[in-house]
Amino acid sequence: MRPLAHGAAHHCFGCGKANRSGLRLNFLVSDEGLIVCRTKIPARFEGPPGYVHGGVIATLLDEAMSKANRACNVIAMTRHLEVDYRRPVPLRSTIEITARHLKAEGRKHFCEAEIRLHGETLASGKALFIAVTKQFLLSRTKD
Ligand SMILES: CCCCCCCCCCCCCC(=O)SCCNC(=O)CCNC(=O)[C@H](O)C(C)(C)COP(=O)(O)OP(=O)(O)OC[C@H]1O[C@@H](n2cnc3c(N)ncnc32)[C@H](O)[C@@H]1OP(=O)(O)O
Repeated sequence: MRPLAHGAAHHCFGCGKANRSGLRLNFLVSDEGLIVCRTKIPARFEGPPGYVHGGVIATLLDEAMSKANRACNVIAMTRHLEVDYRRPVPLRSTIEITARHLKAEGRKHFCEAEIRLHGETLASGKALFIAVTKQFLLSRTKD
């Protein structure tokens, strides 16, 4: 596994190092394109007492899948996201998020992701991403 160089914005809520309120996730990638992130989710992202908020769980899955696209050199935005909340995800425990790119059909990219704790799958997701141009992605940025 090696660190994934993904070029995402520094203020990204999921992975931006400059976003002090965000999740600041770090991702690894295998030679086969499997994305892995091991992280502890801080208490400020609480939903049910002691557990991660469901919207944050969706973010973790979405973020990991978007990195699976980046590992394929694809710049894409989420068009459709499905989440299976199988078990609550505890705060402050080292969870493992994995994701992979499954297939492409033209601009459509299909990915899947899971969140595990001690080998048990707590949540899983699937998403459709649509490839966009760099110009489209950056059209609202200011320098
Ligand atoms: C600068 C370089 C550095 C790189 C940094 C990288 C960072 C990357 C950032 C990562 C951010 C992280 C991730 C985030 O958080 S991204 C943030 C959350 N996502 C968004 O905000 C995206 C909002 N949506 C849009 O802007 C548009 O919809 C986009 C641009 C994505 C596509 O609009 P466009 O008008 O082009 O396309 P379309 O909407 O007609 O749809 C396209 C196709 O999809 C088909 N379809 C739809 N639904 C389904 C379905 N359920 N099952 C199967 N198919 C479905 C549909 O029929 C159509 O098919 P076809 O008719 O064409 O065959």
